[in-house]
Formats: sequence, structure tokens, C-alpha cells
Amino acid sequence: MSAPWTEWDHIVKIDPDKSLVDGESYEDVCRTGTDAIEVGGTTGMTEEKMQAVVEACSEHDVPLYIEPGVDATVVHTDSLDGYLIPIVFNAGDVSWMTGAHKEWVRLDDGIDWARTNTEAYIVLNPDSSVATYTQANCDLDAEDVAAYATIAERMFGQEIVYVEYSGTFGDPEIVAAAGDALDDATLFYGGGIHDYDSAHEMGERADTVVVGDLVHDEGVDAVRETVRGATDAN
Ligand SMILES: CC(C)=CCC/C(C)=C/CC/C(C)=C/CC/C(C)=C/COP(=O)(O)OP(=O)(O)O
Ligand SMILES: O=P(O)(O)OC[C@@H](O)CO
Ligand SMILES: [Mg+2]
Repeated sequence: MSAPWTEWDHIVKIDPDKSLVDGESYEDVCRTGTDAIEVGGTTGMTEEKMQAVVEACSEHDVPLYIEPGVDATVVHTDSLDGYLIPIVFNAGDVSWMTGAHKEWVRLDDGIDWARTNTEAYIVLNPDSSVATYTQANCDLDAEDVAAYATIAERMFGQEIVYVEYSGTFGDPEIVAAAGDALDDATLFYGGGIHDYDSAHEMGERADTVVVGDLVHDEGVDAVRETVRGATDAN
């Protein structure tokens, strides 16, 4: 059986450190037509904040995953479909490749490996907090990004490669180069998706588009448009 994300066109990433638009609920977010919810953010996470969002979303019929950030906050509950653990392939600080992971495994005796998978991040917006924290080398051209995607798949057996422009709309040619480099891995794209056209454009180049800030800044009607764009592109 193939992994669930091979069927996804669209993900909403909810940051528990940010609020929803006035009058909207997590139920509304779950009902946008998105294929999955990821709960996470680079900074400002606590177990309480994460638990509250997980609980609110778990009552609705959409696959639900935690994606821990730099503080490695993970809550364990049966209502989750799984845990997507980032590994930053172009990090300048190796903690974000294996160090944080080693500490998590050392300290957390509740890890459910059957529901735990990794995402091979290539971080490309130098102004994002994820780039700052991980000291990512974002000065990469399409060939560099394609080569990172290839090593992630071929040398490190990664099932998900994530081209991450968090906060800004990325270079479609770079995303296409990553897609062309992959045979079996699923390509996630995230960054600056804000309407039908931007979701459609990146949805043609990546397998799955991830929408983050839009849900907090504009709300569920705008998210629904991106679901349409990503779905039409696939
Ligand atoms: C080993 C464990 C459990 C955790 C470590 C996981 C790692 C390597 C985290 C590194 C940072 C990372 C790739 C986080 C993923 C989530 C993400 C990129 C969220 C978007 O963040 P930004 O948009 O940069 O920041 P804000 O949260 O401030 O918006
Ligand atoms: O917040 P945005 O820019 O939509 O980015 C989504 C996601 O890739 C962040 O990790
Ligand atoms: Mg962000």
C-alpha cells in the first residue's frame, strides 16, 4: 500500500502559535477540502498550544499530522495519523540534520515509529525564521536543489522532499528542477501560496502544495481557492 501523502495535492499547515481569523474555527479549516493538516511552526511552540490544536482538529475527518519545529515539541495521542519530522538537508548547523533528532530519541520514550516519517527539507528563503535558525545555505541554483533532492531520495531513502520558501513565493523553475530529479519521492512545496493561480502554478511542479500563513492571515475562503488550484493542477 502506498503512503498516504502520495495521494495529497494540498496540505494546510496550522501554527499553534498564531490565531485564526476572527469568527473562524479549526472545524472550518478542516472543512476547506484540504487533504491533510500539519500542526507545527518553527518557533514559539508549547505542548499546551500544540495539544489544543490537535484536539480541535482530531474531531474532524481529515488526516492529522504533527510537524515539530526547532523546539522539538511533540504530543502523543492516538488521534494523530502520524508525525512528520523535518531534516534540513542544507542546514549550516548539523543539529538540524541529526542532533535535534538524537536528543528527541534520547528523551522521548513514547515514540511510535510506525507512525513516524521524515521530510527532507531544502530551505530556500533566507529571510524565514527556519532559515535563520538552521543557518541554511539558501544560495542554491536549480542544479544544486535538484542534486539535494536526488541525494535525499537515492542516498538517504527519503519518501518526502520539501522545497521550503516559507513566507515568500518561490522560483517555479527551482521547484520544477526538484520535481524532475525525483522518481518515487513525493515533492512538497511550501511558501507564499495565496490564491488559485499561485497554488495552480506550484501544483503543476510539485506533488503537494503546503499553505501556511494564508489560513492565519486571510482565512478559510482564501484557503479553499488554493485547494481548487492545487487540485486542478494534478
Ligand atoms: C527532531 C525533532 C522532533 C525536531 C526537530 C525538527 C527540525 C529539524 C526542525 C528545524 C526547523 C523546521 C524545518 C521546522 C519545520 C516547520 C516550519 C518550517 C515552519 C515554518 O516556519 P517559519 O515560517 O520559518 O516560521 P514561523 O513559525 O515563525 O512562521
Ligand atoms: O506560510 P507559507 O508561506 O504559506 O509557507 C507554508 C509552509 O511551507 C511553511 O512551512
Ligand atoms: Mg511562517
